[in-house]
Amino acid sequence: MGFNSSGGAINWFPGHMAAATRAIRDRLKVSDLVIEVRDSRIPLSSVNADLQPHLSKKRRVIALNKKDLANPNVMHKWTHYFDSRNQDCLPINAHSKSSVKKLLDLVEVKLKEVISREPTLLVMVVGVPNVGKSALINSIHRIESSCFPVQEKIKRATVGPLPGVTQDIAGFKIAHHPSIYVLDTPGVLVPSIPDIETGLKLALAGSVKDSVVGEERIAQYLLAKSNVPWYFSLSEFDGNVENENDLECLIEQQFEALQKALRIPHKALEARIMVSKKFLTLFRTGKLGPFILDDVPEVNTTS
Ligand SMILES: Nc1nc2c(ncn2[C@@H]2O[C@H](COP(=O)(O)OP(=O)(O)OP(=O)(O)O)[C@@H](O)[C@H]2O)c(=O)[nH]1
Repeated sequence: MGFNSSGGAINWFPGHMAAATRAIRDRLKVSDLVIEVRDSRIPLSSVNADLQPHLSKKRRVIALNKKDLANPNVMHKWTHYFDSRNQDCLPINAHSKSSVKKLLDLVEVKLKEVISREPTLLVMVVGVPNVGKSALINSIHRIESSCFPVQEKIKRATVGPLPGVTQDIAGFKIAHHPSIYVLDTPGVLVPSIPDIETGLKLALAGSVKDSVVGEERIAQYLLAKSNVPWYFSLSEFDGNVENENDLECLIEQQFEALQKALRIPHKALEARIMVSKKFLTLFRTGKLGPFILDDVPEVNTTS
């Protein structure tokens, strides 16, 4: 990418995440299976690298959530990539019953050997903030409670559009005989995000709080990352998009075009922030089309 991604390291690791990371590591030891939820738009950038050594030792299913926002033509390359690494992975939409059912079928297959001998099973759902863990748990709960009515009062996981909604580990009983508990966990990032671009992707997908990075910086990244600008035709631009200064100039022109398209008055105080916020909302709700921001690593077919 020719975009100058300077502007300082991006890190968001509040106290509750440090405590939650320790608690997640402890509970992982006693869990029978882990559903690692990632964002389909950033299948690698939404990995918590510090948890990987613990997750790779467990029965694990990788749920690539928000597939409705990801480019389906690229998605199949990602499933091929995970297959090639012998990792069970399924693109899902946590709000879709049929999609979550497929995930549950896969979980059942993976639990087959323990399901008949253990009276109680523990499934943990982990992932970085805002990937849809709570939404997934609520869908699992709805599906399972219709098959195995649970007597206790149903409690719901709290779902919200901002990251960091879940701050405590909470258990939800989803089945009897054997008793299956699903644990919702707070979204946790690593204390130090390895590089700026990963931080910007996490921010764009909503896993890092906007205020940590600044909406304008995230919007600039989105404009730079998209090869085909939406509002400003490349044919009207006589610079070289590979050149950092030219690209910044193009981004500037696109901001102005966006401001016009979004009908934000030129003189409005903080017009840039308003343009950025609206632009990010359009992206995050899929109105700019489906995206996958991570590149699929080369699959080495000879090894
Ligand atoms: N488009 C789309 N949105 C989803 C999907 N799953 C969850 N969401 C939305 O993503 C946002 C975050 O969902 P949550 O379930 O609160 O995410 P979380 O991982 O529990 O978040 P933390 O509490 O920050 O860890 C909410 O606005 C959900 O409605 C999905 O498959 N597709």
